[in-house]
Amino acid sequence: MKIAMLARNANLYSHRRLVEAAEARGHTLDILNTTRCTVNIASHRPTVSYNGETINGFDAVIPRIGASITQYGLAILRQFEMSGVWPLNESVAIGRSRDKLRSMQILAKHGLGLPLTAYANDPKQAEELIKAVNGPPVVIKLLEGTQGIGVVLAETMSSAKSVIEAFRGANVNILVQEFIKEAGGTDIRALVIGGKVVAAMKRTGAPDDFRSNLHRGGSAEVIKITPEERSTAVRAAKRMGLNVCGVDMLRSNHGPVIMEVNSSPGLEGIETATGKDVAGMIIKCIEDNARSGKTKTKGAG
Ligand SMILES: Nc1ncnc2c1ncn2[C@@H]1O[C@H](COP(=O)(O)OP(=O)(O)OP(=O)(O)O)[C@@H](O)[C@H]1O
Ligand SMILES: [Mg+2]
Ligand SMILES: [Mg+2]
Repeated sequence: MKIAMLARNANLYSHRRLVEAAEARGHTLDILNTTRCTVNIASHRPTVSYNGETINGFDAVIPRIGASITQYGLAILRQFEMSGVWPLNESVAIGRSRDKLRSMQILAKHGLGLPLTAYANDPKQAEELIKAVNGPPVVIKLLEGTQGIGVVLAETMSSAKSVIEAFRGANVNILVQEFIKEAGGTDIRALVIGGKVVAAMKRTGAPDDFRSNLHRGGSAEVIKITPEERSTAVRAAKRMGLNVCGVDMLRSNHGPVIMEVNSSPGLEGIETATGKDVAGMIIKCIEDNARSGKTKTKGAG
């Protein structure tokens, strides 16, 4: 097969591994710098150009769109879908997953466990928000944050109120969440490919941090997840419409609660912790599913 990957940095571990895995299985994988792709909307046949030349002949596209260029990257991916190229994850599904509030609304609608979460636009309602999630303490997070940046633990009413007011003053959208203390600074990342959990790891934050993100100095190890955690991850992936994703959960007193679903999960942490060939499994998922013209929405929605 001829596979394209929308990515900006060819040297990232995840991207290098996907190229390696594709080639090992007899395919070609071309990395296209997302920001150098352009769409040609005027033509009858929707096309994508790269460095000024129309590209075609790809059987599948792997979107690895950075959070800072979500809108542009999704426009390019939609154009691939419209031209009949099978996307590993669809643009519509990625769009949902990039908005934490929207994701949580979808997951809640289907009865999946979530931390108590509140959202409001008006900082005057700060106290109400904090009480709505049985705090303080509360966790306050940016709606479109990533790598743990913009996730704050506020332990008292006054600190929670000032953090909420500061974020709102800076005109950014935030969620206020129940603090799952019993998780003890540890979260679980379950990697779902094609409706199955293929690998899982436990991430523990640096000793002085409640956030377990590897980018914030956390460490990862392999973990055996419970059947309830497994089915939670699989159902979340299904409801979000993602073929490949990382489902992040906390172990709460009332069972697994989902923090978020990542549509471009990093491979380094999970492959190192579990010793599994996750990149190879992603390429296999493409082999099993990619069919020309079978792009589900074909750009709709
Ligand atoms: N409600 C909560 N209770 C306890 N700990 C939490 C809560 N929410 C987040 N955390 C901790 O903070 C970390 C970062 O939170 P979250 O994953 O929501 O942010 P992010 O910036 O989107 O990170 P990512 O890079 O994984 O996308 C989590 O991995 C978890 O360890
Ligand atoms: Mg995130
Ligand atoms: Mg996270």
